[in-house]
Amino acid sequence: MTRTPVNVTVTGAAGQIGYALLFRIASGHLLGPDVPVNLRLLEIPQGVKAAEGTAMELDDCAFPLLRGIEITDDPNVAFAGANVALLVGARPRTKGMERGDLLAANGGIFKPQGKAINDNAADDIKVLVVGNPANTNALIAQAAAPDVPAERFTAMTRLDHNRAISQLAAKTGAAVSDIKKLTIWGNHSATQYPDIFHAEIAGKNAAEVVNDEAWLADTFIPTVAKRGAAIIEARGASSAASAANAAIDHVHTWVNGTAAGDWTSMGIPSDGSYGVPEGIISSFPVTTKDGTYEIVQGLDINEFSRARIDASVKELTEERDAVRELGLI
Ligand SMILES: NC(=O)C1=CN([C@@H]2O[C@H](COP(=O)(O)OP(=O)(O)OC[C@H]3O[C@@H](n4cnc5c(N)ncnc54)[C@H](O)[C@@H]3O)[C@@H](O)[C@H]2O)C=CC1
Ligand SMILES: O=C([O-])CC(=O)C(=O)O
Repeated sequence: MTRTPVNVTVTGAAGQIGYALLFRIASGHLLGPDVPVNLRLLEIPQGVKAAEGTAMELDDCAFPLLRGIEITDDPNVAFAGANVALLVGARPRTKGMERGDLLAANGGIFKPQGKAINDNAADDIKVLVVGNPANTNALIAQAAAPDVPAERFTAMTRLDHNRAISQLAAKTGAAVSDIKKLTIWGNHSATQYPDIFHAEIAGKNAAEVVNDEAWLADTFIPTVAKRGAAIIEARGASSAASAANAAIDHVHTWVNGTAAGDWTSMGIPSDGSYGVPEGIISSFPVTTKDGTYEIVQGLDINEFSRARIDASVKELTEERDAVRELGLI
């Protein structure tokens, strides 16, 4: 095992998702079973002690791939030489908080972190934003990092993608592994659009297998889109292990590639494909190879899908306009 360790920075390391995520990164699930890692954990000063506790537990696992752990409250230290950055820490919406307040509070986190990535990260940095509102937080960080290629900033819709596959498998009795080419379009929010019109179940068109537009419109789409709220209602806390799992999946797929005959969903800066305004960070169907991704082109978008993609994209453009007005991008 002579490979140079990959530097992985995790923000919000002492939070719920951080606790579910760090052990899987250290055991090789993020990058592969033969890739050593250095962990850099960024927390706010009040979170540093808890992050130190998690680091003690990481030590106690004696993971062969874990070469070092550094804990800091300084973004410039946390992102120094970072190859992969998972931006999990964010300001949650609290009672009475307006959307503008939420965007402003998160701008105060993601703008300086974007600048610290710009100034300190490795040339091959790949960024995944998990902290909500993930798409627009990714846009804020990307705008603050003009020296980093814009496409390296991505937002997580893989949890939505995985949720949609699971719901479709339950409806049709298919195995999860038989479901391919599902797409999440738009924002990681209640407006997201999980699209099965191009999906396949054991090689057959998923929409034809389901053959039930009422189920699609009234059950499947709202169940996937509101799953985060349903988990909060049931668990009394937001999705953590499943969110961490999706973050692992997102980066693993980005680095290691999609399988032939399949694609995944990632929030990425739009290049204008499918009528999504250039620059906003929206979820698309993508294939990945050798650490890069490409939007799947040439899909026929029916009326049912078009209206739903447009609605989610409209929300994203409104978020972009709001953060522009706040001077965050
Ligand atoms: N994109 C997605 O699919 C999902 C996103 N999320 C989002 O992920 C985020 C984190 O969730 P949890 O871990 O459950 O929250 P949490 O509240 O348990 O942990 C957040 C951690 O971030 C830290 N933090 C806050 N500001 C920071 C900063 N400026 N720098 C470094 N650390 C900072 C806090 O001290 C805390 O330890 C939330 O915004 C949540 O809404 C959650 C589930 C799914
Ligand atoms: O709203 C939240 O914090 C949780 C979330 O994003 C999800 O579970 O999809």
